[in-house]
Amino acid sequence: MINIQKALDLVLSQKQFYGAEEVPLTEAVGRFLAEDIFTDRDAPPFDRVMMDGIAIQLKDLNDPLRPNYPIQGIQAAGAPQMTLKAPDHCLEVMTGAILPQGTDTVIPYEEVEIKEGTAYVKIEKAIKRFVHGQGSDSPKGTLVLQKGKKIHPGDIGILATVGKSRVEVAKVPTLAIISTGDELIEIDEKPLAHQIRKSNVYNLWASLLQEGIHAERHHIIDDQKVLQTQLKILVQKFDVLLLSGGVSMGKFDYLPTVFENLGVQKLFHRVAQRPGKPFWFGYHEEFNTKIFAYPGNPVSTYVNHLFYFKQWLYASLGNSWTFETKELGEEMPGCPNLARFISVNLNSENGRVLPLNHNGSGDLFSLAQTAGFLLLPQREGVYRKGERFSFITIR
Ligand SMILES: Nc1nc2c(c(=O)[nH]1)N[C@H]1C(S)=C(S)[C@@H](COP(=O)(O)OP(=O)(O)OC[C@H]3O[C@@H](n4cnc5c(N)ncnc54)[C@H](O)[C@@H]3O)O[C@H]1N2
Ligand code: MOO
Ligand SMILES: [Mg+2]
Repeated sequence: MINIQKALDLVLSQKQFYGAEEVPLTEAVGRFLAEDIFTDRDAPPFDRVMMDGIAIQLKDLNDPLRPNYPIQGIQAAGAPQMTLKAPDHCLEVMTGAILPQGTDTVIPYEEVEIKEGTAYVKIEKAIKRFVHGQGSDSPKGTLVLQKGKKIHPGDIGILATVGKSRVEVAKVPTLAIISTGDELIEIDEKPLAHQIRKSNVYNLWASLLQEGIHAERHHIIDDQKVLQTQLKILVQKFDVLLLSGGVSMGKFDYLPTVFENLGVQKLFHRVAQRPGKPFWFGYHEEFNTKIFAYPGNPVSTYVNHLFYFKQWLYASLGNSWTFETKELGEEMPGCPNLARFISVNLNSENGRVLPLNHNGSGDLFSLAQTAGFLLLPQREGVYRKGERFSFITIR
């Protein structure tokens, strides 16, 4: 049995670039950039008025203001730049307008009173210029979004402002999620006493959807022949297969044998970790298919998916999935044989985490109570109170 680091290294050794494609900006959120994005103009592109008010010429901010300024006209946002003709006059200006030629300072409406075409100033000195200088955010040609970045809603605004109506993003692999097990029925069926509704496939499907991947769902019964026939087709058809169940020691846990018969290269089976120990991982060389076969218990499936698959996916798409760390809220005895993913709750007062009481990896409902999993490495000594460990959030 290998340890968790070795298992992760083997999974990451199979990272794969699936090429790039262009998508409309409106479909780019959640995808991974496959190009660097630069500003195509200065940002802001002109000296931008920051307050509604009047624009005047005031060479030195310390100089006293005039008591009043006759109004020459109005500079609206979206109108070409005007020019102040006389230096002791002013132009009314609107937020977002280009600053008129010959002016350098804006006095907000709150500080003036306008009567019969003249602005009477209520203050003696200007507060500040209230001008957002051309190029002061980023000059033209600045790298603003880097290749590999996962596109967030804020990035969509950036892409829009630099004129990217179409964006190069990394192609995602084609993916099938396959549940195995004769006890599993569809969610809209009425379970008999010995049956349960399948949940893992939906859990995984939803997790992939959050990464912009629309996976197909399949189910195969616990029959070696049927498994072999159907998996043979799926191995050829998809880039990645995610399976749950059928990888432990049971009489009907056929997957390891079936994979072997199908010529799938095993990289490991069983990792020194709890939960999720019987995890099986490999690839089919000819069809270039990666196979993640998760142990069937719901928490085991999910933990392995979040830890291994997600890191593999992000690496494949030119990014890297990193974990935040959290402080453990109480001392715990060490575990010399296994690394552990413990379900934890967050103490909102001190930001530390405490183990959640639950009934092990089959306790699906514990996922509703937990904030995430804390990764406690294999170790002889204790895990100290206040010590930091990787934390996998599920919120
Ligand atoms: N003798 C041993 N028995 C078991 C071992 C072991 O080392 N020696 N490992 C245990 C561990 S740990 C786990 S985890 C499970 C893994 O089992 P399998 O991957 O073979 O999965 P199944 O036997 O098919 O099912 C286990 C459990 O999970 C439920 N399940 C499966 N798929 C789904 C699904 N899509 N949705 C919801 N629930 C699912 C299934 O009904 C079973 O209850 O083996 C232990 N045994
Ligand atoms: O490792 Mo199993 O995944 O403990 O339930
Ligand atoms: Mg089993």
